[in-house]
Amino acid sequence: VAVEPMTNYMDTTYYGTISIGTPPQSFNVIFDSGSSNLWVPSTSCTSSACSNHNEFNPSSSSTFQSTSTSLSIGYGTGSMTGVLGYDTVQVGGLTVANQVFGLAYTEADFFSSMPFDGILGVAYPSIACDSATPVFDNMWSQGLLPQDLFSVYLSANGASGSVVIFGGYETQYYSGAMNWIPLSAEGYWQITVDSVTMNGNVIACNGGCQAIVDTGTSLIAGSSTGVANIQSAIGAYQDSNGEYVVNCNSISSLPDIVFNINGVGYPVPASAYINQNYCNINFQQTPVDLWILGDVFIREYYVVFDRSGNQVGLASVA
Ligand SMILES: CCOC(=O)N[C@@H](CC(C)C)C(=O)N[C@@H](CC(C)C)C(=O)N[C@@H](CC1CCCCC1)[C@@H](O)[C@@H](O)CC(C)C
Repeated sequence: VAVEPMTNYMDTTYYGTISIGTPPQSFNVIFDSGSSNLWVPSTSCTSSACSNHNEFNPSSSSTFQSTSTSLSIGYGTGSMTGVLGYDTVQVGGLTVANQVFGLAYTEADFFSSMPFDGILGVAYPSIACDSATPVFDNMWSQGLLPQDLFSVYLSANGASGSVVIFGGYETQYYSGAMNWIPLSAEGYWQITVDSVTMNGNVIACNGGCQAIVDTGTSLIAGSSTGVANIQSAIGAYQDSNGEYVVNCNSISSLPDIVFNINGVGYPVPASAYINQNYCNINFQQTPVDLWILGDVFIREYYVVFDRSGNQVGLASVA
């Protein structure tokens, strides 16, 4: 297996180092299970978000191959445009040959303040812009992995130790059973949530809802009605600048919010769904018709993203 260590940046984003080209040029990238393209800033980029980040220089890579295919990607937060190229990519000690990736020519200003350079999407090829083959697909097709799956452990409270493990999952990261959940769609890592409950009462996702497991999203994002119900169920109120907050000393008495998935309850404690610094809530409204189980959820569970079984594995972190 290939272990890619990640830096935990303020519990809001996790990124690791990869390299592209010959000789290798290094970049910090997010391993985003909510998208499927790899891109990094390029030396041709005109945006300020590029000039304060590492930039790929194609002319200094002897293995680079250019294309005239333009690329444009929009995220919930941020966007980029550029062009596709091919080169050798090194991830977690693996060498992926002939990997297509985006060279960013413009980036949303949003990226200027981010600690990472680019994004490495690990969702399905079906949602890749320009149908560009994702890195993980090339890892598998080039025979670099023992199993057609990867796993993610995200540390809490800024601690080190976060990893993506390509080709396997390891017992050291979880305790109890690894529960398998079949995907409801293969694009995002999309699953069906049966309900969201608190004290056994359904407070959101009544009758079931669709959700994605998204390492590239900081919080848990839900439908507007669902989030509103959660806010009132936990007694959250809007503070002077519109943030939904709770009384800080209520955190210890607030009950778990439970995501019921495929017959198993996955509790998220108040210590996770409330931001301990400002006592604001770690839920936000989703911009798509999907719930998004982001890092707030993933920190509680070791996640296996299984392409061979088109399923997600969830187990309590050790
Ligand atoms: C307090 C709110 O925190 C954030 O908004 N954090 C950002 C990421 C942080 C690194 C700045 C976020 O969750 N972004 C989501 C926002 C969205 C849930 C409303 C997103 O676009 N995530 C990207 C990956 C992000 C893109 C910006 C750069 C970091 C990776 C991707 O997973 C989504 O496009 C998936 C889609 C179904 C929504």
